Amino acid sequence: MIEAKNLCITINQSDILKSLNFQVAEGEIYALLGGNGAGKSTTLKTFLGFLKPTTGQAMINGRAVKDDVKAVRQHTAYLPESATLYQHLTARENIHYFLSLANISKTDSEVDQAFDRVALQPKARDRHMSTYSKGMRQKTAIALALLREAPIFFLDEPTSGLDPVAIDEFNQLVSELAANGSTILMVTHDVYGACQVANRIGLLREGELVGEFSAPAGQQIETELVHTAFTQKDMA
Ligand SMILES: Nc1ncnc2c1ncn2[C@@H]1O[C@H](COP(=O)(O)OP(=O)(O)OP(=O)(O)O)[C@@H](O)[C@H]1O
Repeated sequence: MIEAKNLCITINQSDILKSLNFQVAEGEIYALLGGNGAGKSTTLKTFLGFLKPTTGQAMINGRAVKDDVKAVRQHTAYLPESATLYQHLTARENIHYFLSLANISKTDSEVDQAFDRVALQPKARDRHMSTYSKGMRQKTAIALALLREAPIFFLDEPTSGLDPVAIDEFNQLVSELAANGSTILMVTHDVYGACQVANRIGLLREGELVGEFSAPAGQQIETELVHTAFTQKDMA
């Protein structure tokens, strides 16, 4: 579903991603874990079609992203660290607006079903987004993705700034999405958050994947691997 194949990104003669290889299967939650500057955002930007690989490929459903960015975007949902929805519109108005941009029409009752799935309180649905917490904004963004029937999710630091209850709710929602067949790539520097929700974790250091392991929910990540991932080469 999602695949990095010898993916290299070089910017101004600096190698940002160095022959990255990983795969995320349908129904899987993969966390790309790394410190500041490891290359997490660069990886996401490449899969979103904002950056072209210098060499190698970022593939979605067997197709190179750079060859058909528009088609790929139709099948993907991107949740940036702060969901970019209109503050002066209600959650429901945002949903209808963004669906109309994609030429999708849904009834209010269908929108409510999506809000039910993400557990957005009924009384909040017709309130301006400016009154929303980050957790509520994320729920709205996921409801939108569900209505767009996007099967692939890219999540950027999804739990940063969320309180523990909102983190639990978010993790549960993401797990449900995966259980229903969605494919999820998240980037984060939150080791324990990644362990709680991901099926597999890739450790990224200075643009290189230095470790990859299965992480059933709640499993503790090996301390040594974390140390490796978060320590710069010249400091190790
Ligand atoms: N346009 C650019 N020009 C030059 N260097 C860049 C550019 N974009 C990213 N980099 C460099 O690439 C490296 C990886 O950056 P990236 O933003 O992907 O890291 P990150 O893992 O997302 O970090 P953070 O957790 O701090 O957001 C950094 O050293 C960064 O300075």
